[in-house]
Amino acid sequence: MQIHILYGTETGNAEMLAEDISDHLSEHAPEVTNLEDFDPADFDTGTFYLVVTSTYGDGELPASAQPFAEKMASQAPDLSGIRFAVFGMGDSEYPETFNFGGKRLEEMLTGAGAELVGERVTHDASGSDMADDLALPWVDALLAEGVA
Ligand SMILES: Cc1cc2nc3c(=O)[nH]c(=O)nc-3n(C[C@H](O)[C@H](O)[C@H](O)COP(=O)(O)O)c2cc1C
Repeated sequence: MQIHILYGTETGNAEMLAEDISDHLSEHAPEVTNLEDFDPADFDTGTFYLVVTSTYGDGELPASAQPFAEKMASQAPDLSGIRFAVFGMGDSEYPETFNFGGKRLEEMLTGAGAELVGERVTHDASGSDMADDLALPWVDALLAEGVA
């Protein structure tokens, strides 16, 4: 099964992490796409999706994920059969909206019928873990479960 990493970013952290995950999974030759360049019509049931996104504004999606959210709203696709996992990036300095970006994407995709695999991970920019230190074991665990 193909792996496709979709990222949403404002200042590049999620993009860097997506690239690091891609390098880590090089044996699987994953595709990496900025959400602003991804159309919901391109979701494919033969692919497992790793969604990496930050949070901006007042708990909003980052700029590069917003065109995708608009397409999801206008197209209302049926995503049954699509499986995905979410790695959210945020900062506990924003306690009211901590990691809402990942939460919003999770709800958007499950609301369209896609299946979330595992629990959404919430990285905290003010915490002690580097994003890679959480994300690489996360993808290893997903692969060990046989997602792809
Ligand atoms: C102006 C601004 C607003 C932010 N708002 C939130 C927020 O509401 N909730 C949250 O959890 N993190 C928030 N963050 C933290 C970012 O999500 C975090 O720094 C992330 O690593 C940025 O990743 P990116 O460079 O891929 O966009 C905010 C950061 C900035 C600079």
